[in-house]
Parts: sequence; C-alpha cells; structure tokens
Amino acid sequence: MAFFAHQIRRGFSSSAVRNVVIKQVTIIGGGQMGAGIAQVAASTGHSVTLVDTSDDILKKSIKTIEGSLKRVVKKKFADKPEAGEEFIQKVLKNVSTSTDAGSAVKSSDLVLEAIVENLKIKQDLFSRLDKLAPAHTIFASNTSSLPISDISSTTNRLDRFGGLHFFNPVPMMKLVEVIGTSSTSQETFDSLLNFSKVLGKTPVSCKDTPGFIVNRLFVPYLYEAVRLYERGHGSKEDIDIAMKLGVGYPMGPFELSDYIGLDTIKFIMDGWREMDPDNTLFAPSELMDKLVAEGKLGKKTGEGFYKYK
Ligand SMILES: CCCCCCC[C@H](O)CC(=O)SCCNC(=O)CCNC(=O)[C@H](O)C(C)(C)COP(=O)([O-])OP(=O)([O-])OC[C@H]1O[C@@H](n2cnc3c(N)ncnc32)[C@H](O)[C@@H]1OP(=O)([O-])[O-]
Ligand SMILES: NC(=O)c1ccc[n+]([C@@H]2O[C@H](COP(=O)([O-])OP(=O)(O)OC[C@H]3O[C@@H](n4cnc5c(N)ncnc54)[C@H](O)[C@@H]3O)[C@@H](O)[C@H]2O)c1
Repeated sequence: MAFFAHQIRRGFSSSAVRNVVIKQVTIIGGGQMGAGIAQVAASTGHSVTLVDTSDDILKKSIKTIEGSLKRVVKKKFADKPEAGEEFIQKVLKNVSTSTDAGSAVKSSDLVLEAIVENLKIKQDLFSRLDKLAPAHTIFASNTSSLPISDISSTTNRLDRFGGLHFFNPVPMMKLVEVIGTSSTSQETFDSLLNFSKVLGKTPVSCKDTPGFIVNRLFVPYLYEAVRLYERGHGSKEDIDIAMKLGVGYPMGPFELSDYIGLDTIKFIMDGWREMDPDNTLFAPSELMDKLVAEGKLGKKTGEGFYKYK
C-alpha cells in the first residue's frame, strides 16, 4: 500500500513519459555553479550547452572550466601531462556556449538552471522554455533554498520537473541532492538519480522542503556560529579551528561563509524567516546584516568575516 501511494505521489500512474537517458544537457547560468556543473557533465561524456546572458560572461565561464580542469588533471594525470592536455581538449569540445536559451533547449534531454536565486526570474525562464523544449525534456533547478514546486508551477511539465542540488566547488564535492515534488514522476526522479551517478556523484533523495537536507541543517549552524561570536563566546579564528579540528570539517563556519558569500546565506535565512517567523533557528544576526549592507560579502568582494586583499 505504501509503495502504491508512493507511485501515485510521483505521478507514476498518470505519466506516460519514459525513463530519459540524459545525453544532451543545457545548463542555464554560467556562474560559479553552472560552470562547475558543465565541467563535470562534459568530463563524463555529455554534450553540454552552457547559456548565459552575454558572450563576455560565457568566455569567463570557459576560462573557469579550463582553470579547474588544469587542477583536476594535475592530480589525475600527474605522470602523463600529454594525456592530461588531451583530456582537457576533449572535455572542452563537449561544451558549446549560447546566449539563446530558446534555441539551446530544442535538442536537450535535460535543462538545468543555475541562475540567480530569484523565484520570479526562475519561473519566467522555465515558463518560456516549457513552450520550446521537446516533450521528453526534463527540467531541473539547482536552487539552494526555493521550493521546486514553486519554480515549476509556471510550466506544464510538473511530472518532468525536479531539483538537482550540487555543492560548491562542484568538481570536488561528491554529493548531489535529488529533489522530487509531489508531481515529479518516478521516471523523472530515476533519470535524475542515474544522471547524478553517471556524473560520478553520490545522490541522496530529498523531499521538496526548505533547504532539503544539507542547507536545512547547515544554514542555521552558520548563523549560530556568527551569533556565538557576537555574544563574545569565541573568536572567529577559534571557532573555525574548533570546527575543523573538533569535528573534521574542511572549513570553519566563517571561512565557509566567506567562500559561499554572505549575501547568499543572508538571503536564504531571510526567506525562511519570512515563511516561519517564530522559528528561533531562523533568527537574524546583526553582524551578518551589517557586513552585507557594507558590501563585505566574502571572498568575492575581498572582505567578509576575513580580509582577502
Ligand atoms: C551551506 C550553507 C550555506 C548555504 C548557501 C548556499 C550553498 C549551497 O546551496 C550548497 C553548498 O554548496 S554549501 C558549500 C559546500 N562546500 C563546502 O562545504 C566546501 C568545504 N571545503 C572543502 O571541501 C575543501 O576546502 C575544498 C575541496 C574546497 C578545497 O580543498 P582543500 O584541500 O581544503 O584546499 P586546497 O588546497 O585549496 O585544494 C586542494 C585541491 O583541491 C582541488 N580543488 C579545489 N578546488 C577545486 C576546483 N574548483 N576545481 C578543481 N579542483 C579543485 C585541487 O586539486 C586542489 O589542489 P591545487 O593544487 O590547489 O589545485
Ligand atoms: N554558490 C553556491 O555555493 C551555490 C551552491 C549550490 C546552489 N547554488 C544555487 O545555484 C544558483 C546559481 O548560483 P551561483 O552561485 O552559480 O550564482 P552566480 O551569480 O555565480 O551565477 C549566476 C549566473 O546566472 C546568469 N544569469 C542570471 N539570470 C540569467 C538568465 N535569465 N538567463 C541566463 N543566465 C542568467 C548570471 O549572468 C550569472 O552568470 C542559485 O540558484 C544558487 O542558489 C549556489
């Protein structure tokens, strides 16, 4: 009975869509995440089209991919530099770029969005692409904090819509959270799980709840670290050392916040507080608000909790 209910929930009985083997991938957004995902998809033999709003941005994305591939190759082909260079060229050949999302999606098995974290902009994008992509094409979002069901709501392919949440830096981080809404079909969910595995990642299945698994646990932890510091209960440096050496995290909470971007973390927390104002886990931090207001957003601006210049 439980199994049956599960299949219904995923729309298994109502959907005639087959299991899609994902070969052609369109990635919308060539920033930190989109470039990383494009690199990993191209490295595992997929044909990738990377889409952004200008050729200049896309040139930067390709530069980022090249730089990251060089770091990968330095390790993977340590004794065979020529084979390493060959690998880089092969991967780069698998990536094409475009500023025209509408044309790019026409031959795609998967359209994965990694654009700005704004519900309306994501909805508009998918609503437009829904009319242009083939019927079998799966849509997915890499959102950190927005409900997948809200993003998909402007399309007519609710059964072929899910979440694929990657982690930064994508080439290094092994996890992908695969998110199914109450309308995502079992075939779509399985295709997304398989795709994650083909990328060499380890997928976990998530419900469409705020922050899925990782961010739901981690964002409150980062905020509590800041509040602990604000209360004068530890220095930033000591808190970072404590979490690295005490529980084996590769970065302390202040280092990681600067790496992700304080604006991103604050944006997520503000959104959750709006949805659930009485939850003390979502309480604000004066220091975080002040740093973001001053434009001290972390590594990307040269200063956050620490200075990088
Ligand atoms: C979470 C709550 C916040 C919510 C906000 C949204 C967040 C979002 O939704 C979820 C996330 O992503 S949450 C964020 C989740 N993320 C985390 O929690 C990250 C936690 N941090 C880590 O796991 C490690 O510190 C790193 C893996 C980043 C670096 O490793 P390390 O050992 O500490 O330091 P190292 O010496 O520098 O690097 C060593 C080697 O790594 C390799 N390599 C590195 N970057 C590369 C790249 N881009 N390309 C290719 N290769 C790359 C390279 O081989 C390099 O050697 P090289 O000789 O220098 O070329
Ligand atoms: N940065 C992280 O650590 C992280 C981790 C996991 C998930 N995410 C999520 O991934 C998404 C992207 O994050 P990011 O850090 O890569 O952002 P980013 O700012 O580095 O990149 C976003 C890119 O999208 C482009 N873009 C914006 N609107 C567009 C549109 N309509 N069409 C095409 N391109 C458009 C921008 O020009 C930019 O290059 C967000 O939803 C974010 O929440 C971020």
